[in-house]
Amino acid sequence: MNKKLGKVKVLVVEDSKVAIKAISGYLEDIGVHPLVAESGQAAVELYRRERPDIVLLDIILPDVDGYDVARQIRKLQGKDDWTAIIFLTVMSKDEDLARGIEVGGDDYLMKPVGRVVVQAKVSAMYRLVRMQRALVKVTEQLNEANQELQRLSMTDGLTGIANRRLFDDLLVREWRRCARIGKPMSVVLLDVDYFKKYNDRYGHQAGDDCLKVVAREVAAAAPRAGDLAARYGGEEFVLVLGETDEGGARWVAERICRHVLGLKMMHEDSPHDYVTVSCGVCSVLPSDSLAVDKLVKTADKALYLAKERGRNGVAYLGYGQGS
Ligand SMILES: Nc1nc2c(ncn2[C@@H]2O[C@H](COP(=O)(O)OP(=O)(O)OP(=O)(O)O)[C@@H](O)[C@H]2O)c(=O)[nH]1
Repeated sequence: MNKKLGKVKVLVVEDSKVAIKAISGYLEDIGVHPLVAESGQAAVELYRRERPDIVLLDIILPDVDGYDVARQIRKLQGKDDWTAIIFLTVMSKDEDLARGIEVGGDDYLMKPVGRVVVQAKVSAMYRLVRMQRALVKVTEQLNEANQELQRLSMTDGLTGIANRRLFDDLLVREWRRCARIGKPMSVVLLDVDYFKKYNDRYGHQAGDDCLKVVAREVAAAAPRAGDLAARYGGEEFVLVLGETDEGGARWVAERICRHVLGLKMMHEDSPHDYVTVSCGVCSVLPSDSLAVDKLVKTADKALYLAKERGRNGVAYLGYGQGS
């Protein structure tokens, strides 16, 4: 007796007591104790309760026909409990067999069925069931791994917020969305002040920790659906603010400056005594005749201006200004 087959759940759907007895006997010889249903309705009920691995399904039943039962089973079946359906049939026309496969059958056996054929078919089908289920599991694991990879490919490794790639992606999408709905959008570029000196005095590890703290503040400033906070590179961060005009963007940027200063992270080589950030802001009403790149370039110029004005502050330039 095949040990593995002892665990197989087989449902025999058949209204002839003689056939049930014969098929059950063949199955028991290989260690399988079948479930038995004598009508289509009973078969569907048993399927729902027991989730068998294999169904041996007579086509002609006293209530509904086997095709209908197969259809109902396929509807009930979840993605990870695939069941093999083998039709038992006296019909031998090609169209009947094709119809069985079409409604969800996997194979058929001609009645009257013999011992060797039933046993061999059940063994082979169980192998298929196991392979199919293993495939579903592997596919799920692959999907999860892919999602994780996708997430990692869009996340900055140090700070855990969005990276430049995701920013590039979402910036364009937000530009198009705001253009469509006729609303302004803004970009805020932020840079940690005197960060080279911070690294030099406190070490690179402390510099990394400082960037993580600043990243949290930047992320907290972008809670709305059309907002994105990302690490732009090095000690620079960027905010995309959808449906936000100059006033709103300035407000967000000034609040970040206040919050970062309020954290009171010592920076003895800064005239402000603590870690601070500078922000460049640009807002625009997006349209086909304007370019999204120019919005970011202008915010960068505004950032330069904020640095020139003494840092720890916000500078604004209108789209295309400062060139
Ligand atoms: N610790 C750490 N330092 C970084 C990282 N990325 C960039 N830096 C450092 O950030 C510093 C940026 O220096 P600068 O571009 O001269 O700017 P700054 O010293 O902040 O001066 P201002 O921007 O003009 O206020 C460099 O020393 C980089 O090495 C990082 O991931 N971790």
